[in-house]
Amino acid sequence: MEPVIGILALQGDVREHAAILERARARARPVRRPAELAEVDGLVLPGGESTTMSRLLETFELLEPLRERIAGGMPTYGSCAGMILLAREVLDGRPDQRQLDGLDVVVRRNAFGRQVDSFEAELDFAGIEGGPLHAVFIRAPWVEKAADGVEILAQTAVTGDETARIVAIRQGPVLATAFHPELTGDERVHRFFVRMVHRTT
Ligand SMILES: NC(=O)CC[C@H](N)C(=O)O
Repeated sequence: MEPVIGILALQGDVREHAAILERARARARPVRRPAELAEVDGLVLPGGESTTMSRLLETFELLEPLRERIAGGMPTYGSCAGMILLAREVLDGRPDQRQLDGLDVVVRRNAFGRQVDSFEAELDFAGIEGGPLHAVFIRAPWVEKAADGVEILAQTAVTGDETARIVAIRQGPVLATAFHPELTGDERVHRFFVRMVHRTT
């Protein structure tokens, strides 16, 4: 059976995720209401603007139901702004930014922006085969600190700062990438997530 995977559809690149999830053998559903959230086996939090998205989560009365489902073990994948929302703590965030507490990490918002706003890189991604992944970063965060138990799946450095920064992680059923795999037509990250959803259904 193909799992039903929701995409939080308050803002951001929802359609791109839906298309790639369907190719990765899942049934994609937009999620805007608590009743829709209750029906999915897993959820994607797309890229966009994390501060706007956190405000919309409150307006649409999704913040608490979403926190509860994540705490209850629902497989969740956050890309870029989604990674920021899932983190326990955000550096350079806005004061009213709300967190979903799905990942025991500290992320820095717009972190690469001090060097370059957007860039692309080839990444080795632990658990994904078939060669390096072409990754697109747009005003991306990085993971500044990760607790024990958080698996580091990919890292990258940028010109002008040779420090390898953490850009993909997993903690139990929660996956996050600082980049946008939905924009490159490579469905391997979504397949990786669909496999995570299968393991819990
Ligand atoms: N492409 C993205 O999702 C950018 C994230 C954005 N900089 C934020 O703070 O939410």
